[in-house]
Amino acid sequence: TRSTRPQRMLKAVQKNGTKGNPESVISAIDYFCKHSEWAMNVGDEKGSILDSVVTEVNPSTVLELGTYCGYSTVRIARLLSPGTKLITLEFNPVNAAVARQIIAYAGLQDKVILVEGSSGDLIPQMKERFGIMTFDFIFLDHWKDRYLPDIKLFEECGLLRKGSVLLADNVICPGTPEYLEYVRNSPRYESKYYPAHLEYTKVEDGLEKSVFLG
Ligand SMILES: CNc1ncnc2c1ncn2[C@@H]1O[C@H](/C=C/CNC(=O)c2cc(-c3ccc(F)cc3)cc(O)c2O)[C@@H](O)[C@H]1O
Ligand SMILES: [Mg+2]
Repeated sequence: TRSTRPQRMLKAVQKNGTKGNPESVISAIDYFCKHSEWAMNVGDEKGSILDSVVTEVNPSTVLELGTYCGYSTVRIARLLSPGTKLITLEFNPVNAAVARQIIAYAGLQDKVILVEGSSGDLIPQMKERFGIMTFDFIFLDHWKDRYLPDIKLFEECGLLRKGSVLLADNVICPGTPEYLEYVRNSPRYESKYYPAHLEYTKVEDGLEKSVFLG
C-alpha cells in the first residue's frame, strides 16, 4: 500500500538529517514541510515558543499528548536535564513506529518513553505504570476536542500540582474553544496566549500556556 506522510517524512529525515543531531532532525522536518509536504508538526515558529517555555520550566516530569511523528518530542527532549525523561502518548501504531525511528535518529531514545495508546486510557495509569506523582509540564497537541476532557482527567487523577504548566497547540487553528473557555475562566488556572501562526503558513494560530494554581 502507498506510504503515509509520516513515513515519507522519516525518509526525508534519514536522507537530510545527521544521525545523533537533534537540530538537524528538526531542520530536516521543517524543510520537508516547507518544500515537499505540509504536515501538522508544531513547526519552527511555535516550536521556538515551546522551546522557551520548556527551558523556563526546566521540568523533571513531562507528558506530551499526540506524538504524531515525534517533531515536538525531539524539540522538548533535546532541552531536558540529564536523567529527565518525557512520556509521549500516541495511539496510531503507524505514526508511533515512525516517531520511534525519528526520535532514535536524533539520538534521544533514552530521554523518551513513547507509549502506544489513548490518552483517555493512559492518563489514569500514569501513577501506577510510571511512578509519576504530578507533571511539571504537559504539551497538548492531540485531537482538539480531547484537550478539555483530558485536562479534567489530569485534575481528577491528581496529576497536577501548584505550578504545573500546560501548553496547548492550535488554540486558534483548528481551535479548541471549549478548552480555552475553561482555562481562561477557571480560578484554578492562570492562562496566557502566545500569538503565532499555523505551522509553515501565514494563518493565525497560537499557544496557550496555563499554570495550575492548586
Ligand atoms: C484522544 N487521545 C489520543 N491519545 C493518543 N494519541 C492521540 C490522541 N488523539 C490523537 N492522537 C494522535 O495524535 C496525532 C493527532 C494530532 C491532532 N492534531 C491536529 O489535528 C492538528 C491539525 C492541524 C491543522 C490545521 C489546519 C488545517 F487546515 C489542517 C490541520 C494543525 C495542528 O498543529 C494539529 O496538531 C495523531 O498522531 C493521532 O494518532
Ligand atoms: Mg498541533
